[in-house]
Amino acid sequence: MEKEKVVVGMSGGVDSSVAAYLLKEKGYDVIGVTMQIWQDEEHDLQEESGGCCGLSAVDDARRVARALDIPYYVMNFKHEFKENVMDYFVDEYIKGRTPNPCIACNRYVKWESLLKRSLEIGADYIATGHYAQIEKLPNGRYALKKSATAAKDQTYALYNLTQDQLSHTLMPVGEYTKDEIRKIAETISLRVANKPDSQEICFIPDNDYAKFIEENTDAKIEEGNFVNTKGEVIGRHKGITHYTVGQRKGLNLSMGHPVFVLEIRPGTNEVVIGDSDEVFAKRLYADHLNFMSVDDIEGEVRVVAKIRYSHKGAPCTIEKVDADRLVCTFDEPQRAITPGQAVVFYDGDYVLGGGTIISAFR
Ligand SMILES: Nc1ncnc2c1ncn2[C@@H]1O[C@H](COP(=O)(O)OP(=O)(O)OP(=O)(O)O)[C@@H](O)[C@H]1O
Repeated sequence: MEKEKVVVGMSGGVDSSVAAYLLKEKGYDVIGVTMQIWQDEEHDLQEESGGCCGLSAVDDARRVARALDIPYYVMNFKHEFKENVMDYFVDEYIKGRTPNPCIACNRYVKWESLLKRSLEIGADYIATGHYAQIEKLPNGRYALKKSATAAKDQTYALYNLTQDQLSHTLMPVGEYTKDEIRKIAETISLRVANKPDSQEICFIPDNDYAKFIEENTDAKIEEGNFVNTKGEVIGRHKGITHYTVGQRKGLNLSMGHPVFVLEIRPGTNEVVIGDSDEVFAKRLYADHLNFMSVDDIEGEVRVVAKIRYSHKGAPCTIEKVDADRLVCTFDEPQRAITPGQAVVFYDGDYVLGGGTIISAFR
């Protein structure tokens, strides 16, 4: 019988290297691919930041592929990445929202583009080193299940994958803890065993978002007013792209007590400031919905929602308000619900679905 063929996305890191090894052990015909997704020609910042597709990534991934004796290719996805991730990132900030570029990269680059090309070259699946598990449920749907280890679970960043994408995906690392993965890497003498995890946003040097946005837009980013919830002007801001909901640092306002960004209003170029208790909200609206463990919801449904990658999740009730919009009401107010970020709903360990936060209300 012919072996099933799988393309493993190799970033040169521990997780995807071990993923390739585990799949080979399981008897798959494994092909390693590194996607080149962005490159600063002058500085090779990917190299400096340890980003996921710099020269070191390619060198490391190629070395691992050689050690595992699997074919290895580098594929260029710079165009797809610029259009779907970098441009989206800049546009969202200009609109006063805080995007999550990793989610867009997963859905549109790592999956849509890589999967398409992999199927074209005869693969049955693509695989990554993400800490998440995929299960086919009794209702016939594919759903992501949290990884075996609470310490590292990446389901939040993957909630937007489609049924078709999930049905062609393997995530062999999800059933192990990070320590177990490092141990496997050591036993098979992978030189990447002690490489740190990738951090922050890979295409932004020194985490200077505002500078990156300014350099990548024709829109004029202008100073404007900080206002309080009564609409009174309390200071000047540097341009809305410098701020995100819940931010305290860098406001340069001396109010005698800590103050936070409550809201960003691109229409009037205002940033609304308030006290710590005002940054909590109980309800949010979300659109661009993607359901996973169910094909849709009817009436009120009890779930646990995560409003950002680092949020531990909070119990709430969700209900559709129209075809592509729902309202989510938390049992307890949540801090800094931020438009543009994803909200992901969990039914136990399974991702029920998620969407993009449009607005929050106290
Ligand atoms: N440039 C790339 N080319 C191919 N696949 C990639 C690339 N970047 C990331 N991936 C895939 O996406 C997965 C998750 O990426 P992330 O940046 O979160 O990596 P990580 O947790 O540091 O994992 P790793 O140890 O494999 O680098 C990786 O395990 C890998 O399979």
